[in-house]
Amino acid sequence: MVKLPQIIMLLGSGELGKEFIIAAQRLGNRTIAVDRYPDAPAMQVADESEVISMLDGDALEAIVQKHQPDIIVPEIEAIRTEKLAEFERRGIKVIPTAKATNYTMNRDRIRELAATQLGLRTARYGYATTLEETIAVCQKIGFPNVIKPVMSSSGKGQSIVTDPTEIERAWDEAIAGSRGDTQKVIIEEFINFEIEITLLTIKQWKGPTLFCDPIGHRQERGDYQESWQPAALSKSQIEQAQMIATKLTDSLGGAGIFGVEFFVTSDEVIFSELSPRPHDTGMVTLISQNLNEFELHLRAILDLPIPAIEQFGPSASAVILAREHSNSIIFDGVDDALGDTDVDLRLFGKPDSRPYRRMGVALAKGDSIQEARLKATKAANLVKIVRH
Ligand SMILES: Nc1ncnc2c1ncn2[C@@H]1O[C@H](COP(=O)(O)OP(=O)(O)OP(=O)(O)O)[C@@H](O)[C@H]1O
Ligand SMILES: NCC(=O)N[C@@H]1O[C@H](COP(=O)([O-])[O-])[C@@H](O)[C@H]1O
Ligand SMILES: [Mg+2]
Repeated sequence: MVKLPQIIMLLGSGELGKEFIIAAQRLGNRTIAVDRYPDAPAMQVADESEVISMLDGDALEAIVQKHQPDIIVPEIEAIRTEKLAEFERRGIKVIPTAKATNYTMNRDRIRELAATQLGLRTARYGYATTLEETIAVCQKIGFPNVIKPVMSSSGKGQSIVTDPTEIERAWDEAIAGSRGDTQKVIIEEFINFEIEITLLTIKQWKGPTLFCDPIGHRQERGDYQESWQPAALSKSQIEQAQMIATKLTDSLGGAGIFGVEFFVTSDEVIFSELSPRPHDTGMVTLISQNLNEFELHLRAILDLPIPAIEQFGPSASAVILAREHSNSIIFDGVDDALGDTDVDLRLFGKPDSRPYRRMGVALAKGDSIQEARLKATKAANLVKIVRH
């Protein structure tokens, strides 16, 4: 028997956390939203909030002592994951598992699990901790390649390197964009994919692993710009992706939704990386499914049934990005954007902006993927972030 309410502590309180808290609140749970800055999106809808550095083990200990959560739900990667392992040993549920948060915080750990332990196809890769090593690995991998810090997300510190003259700049950017003090980069073969997708994979405590229809997406600067569902994949490509996602999520264990990212070429489905939590490109499910990725995450975590995942047809999302630094955010054009049928918006309520910070997302349904993408992009472009 599942007993509600549960006390749920969310570590990371951005746009993804906000929708998760809304789902948790709707089923009557008690929620605590945590992030490094006050008034973060999820804090605006949670019962309580805490502002701490989630990389600080003592600060995590203090808020866990104070709130005594039943469940800890990580929403970002940058968390002191050793501390999560300790909480797990003490009987608090860490979603999906402390191991999964540790593996995915470090690109090298999840890559070793996928490529070495499970033998899955990934881009060819190597690691380096100095500029000299980076040059040597680039020679081995060839050009173009992609250089990324092992610890970063949303494309931070990532560059495509087309020839040897660009290596030094890419190394400098990777080190500058690296989270924490690790000076380690991964150099990956550039995959010239036809499409890249996220396969939302729902791992349940008891029931079978479930999948959403694949989500196609387009990225710029390593960050998502638009996504759509269903992505046009063959039956065999979907089966390959599902098989790979099952192997990975079985190995990480626990319960919850995972965003498993793939590059799809004409003859291969290549694993890229995964998030053990809702995925930014999965925001399209806010309009495209009967249960969105946040509700699915919650149901899986709470061991509630997921009788059916219904997909409503061609749907898309497009991001609304800030252009400049500001701490007084005013959106203009919302009325124009919402004038179309089957168009919706989420404006996240982030208290300040910086160039390229994601401030909102437009959602749309259409008769075709092309129409849904056009509608979402049009709505996103109609929303302007203006000066006070
Ligand atoms: N080896 C590669 N070949 C081709 N494109 C790549 C490669 N690696 C990364 N990219 C491009 O850069 C994007 C971001 O890369 P990746 O997902 O590894 O970064 P990230 O920082 O973890 O992003 P996020 O946290 O938003 O998922 C990919 O979605 C893809 O478009
Ligand atoms: N690709 C990961 C991702 O999309 N994460 C989402 O962005 C927020 C951080 O946004 P911010 O940098 O604008 O604070 C995170 O809290 C999460 O919701
Ligand atoms: Mg990614």
